[in-house]
Amino acid sequence: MIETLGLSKTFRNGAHAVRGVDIHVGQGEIVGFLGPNGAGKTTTMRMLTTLLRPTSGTAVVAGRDLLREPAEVRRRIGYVSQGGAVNPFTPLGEELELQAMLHGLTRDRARARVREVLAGLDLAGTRDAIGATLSGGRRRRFDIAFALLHEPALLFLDEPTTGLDPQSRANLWDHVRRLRAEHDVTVFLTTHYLDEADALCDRVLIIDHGLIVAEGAPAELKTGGRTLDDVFLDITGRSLREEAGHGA
Ligand SMILES: Nc1ncnc2c1ncn2[C@@H]1O[C@H](COP(=O)(O)OP(=O)(O)OP(=O)(O)O)[C@@H](O)[C@H]1O
Repeated sequence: MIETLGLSKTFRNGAHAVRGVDIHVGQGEIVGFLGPNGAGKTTTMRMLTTLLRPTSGTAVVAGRDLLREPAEVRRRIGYVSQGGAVNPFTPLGEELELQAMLHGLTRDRARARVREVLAGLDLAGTRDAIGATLSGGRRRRFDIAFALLHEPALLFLDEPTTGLDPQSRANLWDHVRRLRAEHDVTVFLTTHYLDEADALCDRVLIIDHGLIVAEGAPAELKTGGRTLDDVFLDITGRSLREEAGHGA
């Protein structure tokens, strides 16, 4: 689902945000992308979602060449940014239908697709809700609903549970697992929470200073009775949680 070779990004100010990363994500995997602030996670994700042009390297995303066929890549992926897609004051069902029509669906088909997506995320009956009145967890699920309208094979989630309470986080993990189990959606997510990576991800990639410094299943990385926190500290010399500044 994702194959990159030497993907890198140097910004105009000379910042080497990503220094040549090789990423392999297989179909149906849930892969966590971890790293301290400024490590290069968002830059990598923006490149993989066609929002930022790499300086060098190659990538095939959802079966299409990232540089030569970006529109085809976009058709096959969903992206939930940190800020989310939910407008606080517009009825969300209406907004979702409009978005579905932008993806080329007729009004009837759009309505049916929105019903289907909302039901799949346990949001049935909330068509008239507005963002401002939603709890953090529901709001996040609406963000995901926007990204699923066009039935993407690959979903990118940028810090999906930041700011959620423990119960809402666990609920969101269940939904991500369900997407994979029921729709074979591949998921690539960034997180600052090592417990999230541990509980949800088949594999994690750890990036530091623009380079992948470790990867593997959480259980493979946690050798010798170490937690993922210990592993992270050993590799980078820093604590992910302290860097993130929002606890875990
Ligand atoms: N538009 C830009 N112009 C110049 N430098 C940038 C730009 N965007 C990011 N950078 C730099 O690139 C590096 C990687 O940033 P990036 O946002 O990808 O990190 P991150 O791992 O997502 O961090 P965070 O966890 O804080 O979101 C940082 O040093 C950052 O300052």
